[in-house]
Amino acid sequence: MKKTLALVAHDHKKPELIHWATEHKLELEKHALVATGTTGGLLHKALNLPITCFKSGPLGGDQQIGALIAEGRLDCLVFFWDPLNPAPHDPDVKALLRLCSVWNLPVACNTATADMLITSPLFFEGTYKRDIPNI
Ligand SMILES: O=C(CO)COP(=O)(O)O
Repeated sequence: MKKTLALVAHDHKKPELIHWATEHKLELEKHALVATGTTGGLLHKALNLPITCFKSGPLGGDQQIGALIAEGRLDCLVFFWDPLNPAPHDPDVKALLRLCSVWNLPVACNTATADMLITSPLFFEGTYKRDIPNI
C-alpha cells in the first residue's frame, strides 16, 4: 500500500540517512517521498527518485512537514535529528516531534528504528490501522 514518507536529517546525520535510504531504495521507491530542502536535494542525487522538497529546516521546512501531519497527509517520518549539536531552529524540531506524538504518527529517529519501520509488514502491507486522536 502506497504511503507518504517524510525524510529529514540534520547536517551531521545526513550521511547516515543517505546510507540508510540507499539500502532501502527498493522499498522507498514504492512510496511518495517528501523531505526538507537540503536533505531532499541530497537524497534525490543519491537515489534518483522523485522527492517533494520543502524549505530547508531552519527556514520553515520542519513546520511544513508538521502541517502535513496536522492535515492527516503524512504516514511516517524518518527524522535523524542531531543529539550532539544545537540547531538554531530547535523549537521547530521539538514542535515536529511533538506533532508525531499528538497524531500517533510512526517516527524513526535512528537507523535501528527506521530499519524496523521500513521492514514492518504491519505498517506497509496496510493491515495496521493506526489510531488517530479525535481532536
Ligand atoms: O534542519 C532540518 C531539520 O530540522 C533539515 O533541514 P535541511 O534538510 O534543509 O538541512
